[in-house]
Amino acid sequence: MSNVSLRNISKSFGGQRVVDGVDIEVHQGELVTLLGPSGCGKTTTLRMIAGLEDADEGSILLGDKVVSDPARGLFLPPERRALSMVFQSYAIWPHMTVFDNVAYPLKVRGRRGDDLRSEVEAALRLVELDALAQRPATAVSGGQQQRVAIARAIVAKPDVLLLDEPLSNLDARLRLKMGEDLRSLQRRTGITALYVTHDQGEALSLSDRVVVMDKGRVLQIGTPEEVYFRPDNLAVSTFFGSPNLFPATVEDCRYLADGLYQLQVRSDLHRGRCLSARAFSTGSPVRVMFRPETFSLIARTVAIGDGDMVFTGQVASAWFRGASRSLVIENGCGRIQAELPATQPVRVGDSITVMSPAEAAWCIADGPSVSQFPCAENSAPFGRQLQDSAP
Ligand SMILES: Nc1ncnc2c1ncn2[C@@H]1O[C@H](COP(=O)(O)OP(=O)(O)OP(=O)(O)O)[C@@H](O)[C@H]1O
Repeated sequence: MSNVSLRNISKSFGGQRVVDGVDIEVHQGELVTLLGPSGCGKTTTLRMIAGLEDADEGSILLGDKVVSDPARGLFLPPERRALSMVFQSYAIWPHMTVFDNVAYPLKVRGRRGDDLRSEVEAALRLVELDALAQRPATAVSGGQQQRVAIARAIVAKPDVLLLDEPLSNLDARLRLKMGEDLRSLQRRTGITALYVTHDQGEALSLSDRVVVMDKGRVLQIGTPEEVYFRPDNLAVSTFFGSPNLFPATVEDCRYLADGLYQLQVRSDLHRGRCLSARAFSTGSPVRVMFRPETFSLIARTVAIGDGDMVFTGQVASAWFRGASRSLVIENGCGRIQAELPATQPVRVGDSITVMSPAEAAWCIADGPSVSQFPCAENSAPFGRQLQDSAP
């Protein structure tokens, strides 16, 4: 059973639709992230689930209980929904100790004495703050304040935890550590969580599933691997990093298995196989996506698999990134972006050959949202160049 169900939810502010027909099902024990650019409606969606904002249309269910359905005049206030929320600002009460902050939600429910104490201590142990229980809440670090906010959110054992950019006030290093801690706490407690962020890395590393949103709509819902390597459309593909998106034409399409199709495509850069989540008719214009990190440096004499993407050219730019080196490689007809291990000593001006396997190629319907590939008008078949020039 889903723990949170959003069915066709919409919301407008001053005539502007900021959430537009959103459908999301979050299952028991899942951590689902709402990811999208600033202003795309993530926080408004979370606030409607919390009951801090009323939806204009659609229904919201927590478990099998309808908590919002404007068509039926139904709206349950936040205190009658079994959930709690962690805000970006933490909203810690500065005049209270760490213990009293965490105890507060239980006190308003009438809990007192040993019962209250043992519940609060258990929550503080979970976030490893038991040693700081009697400190004033303002006398702990930013990361510890964030943990106070999480302990306070989980102490009353809500069915659902809502987190709105809970790590964004922390520095990069602490953010990584707190994200991992938060995820392991969520797994241990089995609590269902909805997490809002505009940070792609955070969404990909922490979530069971990611909801990619833009302009109030859901673009795709999938596992981190699906939204990254198998985007439904160009908008999702370009939301994560800078993929290579080669214009191509479909030559053949057949159903493979598990909702996947195998296509034979021809682009100016190569002729090869790629996978897709949908069928295309012969002659359809498509985009073939290769993520930069799927390329590896190869010797010119290496044997090439049928349909692999091979590119020989000169390194036009090389950016050292610590773990990797971001390259732009050009030849007379076009350019690709490749991300190689930094241990490979590639320099600007080097002539190199890189290869990405056919299995890494993903086919997306063509669309107007990305600029045209610079080599689109050139028909030189230099995907075969490697074999032609190999000794
Ligand atoms: N109470 C409000 N009154 C009017 N407009 C609002 C209100 N709350 C949000 N908006 C507008 O609704 C749109 C969506 O806002 P929302 O906060 O949901 O976006 P978001 O994706 O969470 O953005 P961010 O990542 O910047 O927090 C924005 O254009 C915002 O200005």
